[in-house]
Amino acid sequence: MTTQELVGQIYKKQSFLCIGLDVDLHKMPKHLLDAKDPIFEFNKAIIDATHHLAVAYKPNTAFYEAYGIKGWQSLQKTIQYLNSNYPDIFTIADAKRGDIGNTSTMYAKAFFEDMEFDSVTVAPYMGKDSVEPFLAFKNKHTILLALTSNQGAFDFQTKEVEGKELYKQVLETSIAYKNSENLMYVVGATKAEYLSDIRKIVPNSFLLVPGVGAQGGNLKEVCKYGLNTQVGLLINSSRGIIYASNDADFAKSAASKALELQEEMKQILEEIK
Ligand SMILES: O=C(O)c1cc(=O)[nH]c(=O)n1[C@@H]1O[C@H](COP(=O)(O)O)[C@@H](O)[C@H]1O
Repeated sequence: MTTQELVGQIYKKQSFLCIGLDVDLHKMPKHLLDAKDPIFEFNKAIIDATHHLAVAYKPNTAFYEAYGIKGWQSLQKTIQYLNSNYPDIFTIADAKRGDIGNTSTMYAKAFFEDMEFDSVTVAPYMGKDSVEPFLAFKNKHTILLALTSNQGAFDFQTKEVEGKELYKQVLETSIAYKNSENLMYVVGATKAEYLSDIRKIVPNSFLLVPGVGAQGGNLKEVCKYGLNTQVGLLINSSRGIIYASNDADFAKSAASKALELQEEMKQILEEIK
């Protein structure tokens, strides 16, 4: 999917919500555990109930890898289901990859070609030759970790290197990479106060913002500093939506939570019109 198509979907649905499919067998409704593929059945129900309220879905691969080959099969079925039934949805493989060049190319093939995701999250630590292989794929997006939502972000990302915080170095350096138009960045919702500085460096880039909901990030705060002329934000919530309840009506409860966020987003989009 191109960035323009994503922006079109955001205006059409009046939503820049991304729903995180971080599926945990211990948290899903018990009746689904009897299904042949409980993870896929859970995802399918959530997607069917929420697709009109969200523009993106983000399965975090850890939640699938943890179940071995069966988990990978559930992930594959989920992306195939999304691509066949809801082709206008932007898909994110949250895998946080990145390695020497030839290895990164294989990671990129896995998520862009084999699984046909629109994007993948990538760690910038190994630098240019570890990121550029992902950027070489046309109409695919590489979402680079810039300033993450967790406490550990202060260990390295906000530390100054040659007089400038590391996350700013990541932004400034990566915009000079080949095919950098295919870059987006992760900025945690819990770090909203950094967004005006971030927007000075990457005014036009899309930002994936996780941390709203279970981690306590605030949507309005993020929008105040993070919106750009093309909206430029994908706000992710995982646990706050998909585990809204664990009874038979779990998908309906998830849709109510998603609707709350979408209504807030709609209002914000109207305000900036
Ligand atoms: O790359 C991510 O998506 C990510 C980056 C970050 O800084 N913080 C963060 O929470 N995430 C992911 O976003 C999701 C957040 O989930 P909830 O806290 O349940 O909404 C998880 O899949 C995290 O791995």
